[in-house]
Parts: sequence; C-alpha cells; structure tokens
Amino acid sequence: MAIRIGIAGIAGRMGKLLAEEVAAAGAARAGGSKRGDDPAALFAASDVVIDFTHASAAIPHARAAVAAGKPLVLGSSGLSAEQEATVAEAARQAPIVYAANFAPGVNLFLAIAERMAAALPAEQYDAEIVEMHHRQKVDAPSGTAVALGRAVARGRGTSMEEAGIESGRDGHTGPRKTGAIGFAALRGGQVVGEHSLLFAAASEHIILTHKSFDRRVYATGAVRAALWLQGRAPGLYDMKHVLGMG
Ligand SMILES: NC(=O)C1=CN([C@@H]2O[C@H](COP(=O)(O)OP(=O)(O)OC[C@H]3O[C@@H](n4cnc5c(N)ncnc54)[C@H](OP(=O)(O)O)[C@@H]3O)[C@@H](O)[C@H]2O)C=CC1
Ligand SMILES: O=C(O)C1=N[C@H](C(=O)O)C[C@H](O)C1
Repeated sequence: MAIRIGIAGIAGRMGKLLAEEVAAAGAARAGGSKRGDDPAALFAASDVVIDFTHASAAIPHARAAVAAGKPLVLGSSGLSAEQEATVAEAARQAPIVYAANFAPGVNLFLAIAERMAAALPAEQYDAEIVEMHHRQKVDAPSGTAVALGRAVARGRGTSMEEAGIESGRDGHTGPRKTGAIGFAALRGGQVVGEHSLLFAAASEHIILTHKSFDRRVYATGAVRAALWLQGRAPGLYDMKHVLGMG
C-alpha cells in the first residue's frame, strides 16, 4: 500500500515541490496543511509528515508527531536553541529526521568541513562561512551555514558557543578573535542556496563552495527521508543517516 505523506505548508515554495516529489516517488499524498491548520489533523491522515514551513511551527509539529506516534521530517531553518531542544526531546518518543539541508552534496560538504577543521589549526586558519539566498528568505545565517559552523567546531573539538562566533560585522569591531567562526549572509534575487567555507591563513586560503541550482534537490531528499523513516525506532536522525553516511 502506498505510504501517505502529509505536507505541512503545501502552498509554499518547498511545499509545492514536495507534493510533486511525493507523486513522483509513487507515494500517496495524505494531504497538505496551510498556516493555521491543526497539525494533529495532518498527522491523523498521514503515515509521516514533512514540515518545511517556519521555525515557529517546529514545536507544534514535533508534539503532534509524539501524540500521533508517527514520524516527522523537519526541514525548517532558524530554530532557536529552545526549539531545537524541544524537537530533540520529542525525538525520544517519535522518529524525527531534522536536517539543515537535504541535498546530498551539502551533507558530504559537512563531513569534509569537519575533517578540514580537524586538520587545520584554529590558531592559524580563520574559518569564515558565507552564504547567499533568495530575497524572500526570512532567517540568517541559513540553517546550512549554522550546520557548517557546528561541523567546524566539532572538527576542532569544541562547540560554536565555546569557539565564539563573529556574525554581521559592522563598525568598530576590533580585530578578529582567534578561533572564532565567522558568518556573512547575502540576500538577493532568486538564488536557491550557495554556501562557502573559507579557511584563511597568512599565506594560503582554502575555499569550498556548494551551489544549489534547483530547490527540487531538497524535496527529493526530504521524500527519501520520509520513506526511510518507515518502521524506524524513535530517535533524532540526520540526513547523513538517511544517506548512509552516519
Ligand atoms: N532543510 C532544507 O534542505 C531546506 C529548508 N528550507 C526551509 O524550509 C522553510 C520553508 O521554506 P520555503 O518553502 O522557501 O518558504 P515559503 O515561505 O515559500 O513557504 C512556507 C510555507 O509555510 C507556511 N507557514 C509559514 N509559517 C507557518 C507556521 N507558523 N505554521 C504553519 N505553516 C506556516 C506558509 O504559509 P503562508 O503562505 O500562509 O505564509 C507557506 O505555505 C524555511 O525555513 C527554509 O529555510 C528550505 C529549503 C531547503
Ligand atoms: O530558505 C531556503 O531557501 C533554504 N534554506 C535552508 C537553509 O537555511 O540552510 C537550506 C537551503 O540553503 C535553502
């Protein structure tokens, strides 16, 4: 029997593509919700729900997943530490894939970023993350930029909180703090998603860049995650688990 995949925010940029990808995967679309709808109704009609809407919808959807005993794929960005902690708590009772970016290339990029950061001493190589997105994006830095920052910190055996971040520099900022992770966000036009990670030392720079040209790559990954979640035990999963890179 076809799996029923519910799509939160079905009228959004991602919501529309998710509906197309669900159909292309041969899975049945259980329905779609729009802003203001009760997440419980969407879960009741679905075997799994995909939520690419807004950070503020993450907790209601995670709680509805627990109440319904059904899995959730969460792709919204810009979650606060508190919202992320609540999602992690819900994942103790329901299987949840929460990923900053569902493109396979970005998930490889995250793994490489961690290894590069482990190899390049923080005292010599300043890590800077630059991202650019379409003019409609409402959060900054992007979820992917934050995930890259976390990967760099992990590679250096620390956390972003401990390493310190430098974001949106303006005015008399003082010199760059050694070991801090820098962020810059550009917004304009219809850029689907571009992320660069720079390691800048006194006599060399290394720059890695990923560019998405079609946001369908995220929708394909999210539907893959929804199908992968069928029959999984409760837990907080990432796209690297879905892709077998965990
Ligand atoms: N992890 C990943 O790989 C990716 C993540 N994203 C993230 O997905 C999210 C959506 O992106 P995108 O589709 O471009 O955005 P859109 O603004 O195009 O769509 C968002 C949709 O969610 C609805 N919505 C907004 N707020 C709420 C809410 N509080 N509760 C329920 N529904 C709500 C909107 O309804 P209305 O029309 O009424 O405003 C709209 O239908 C963003 O957080 C983005 O960063 C995007 C691409 C890839
Ligand atoms: O809002 C977007 O469009 C995107 N959001 C995600 C993010 O914040 O990293 C993923 C991708 O970059 C597109």
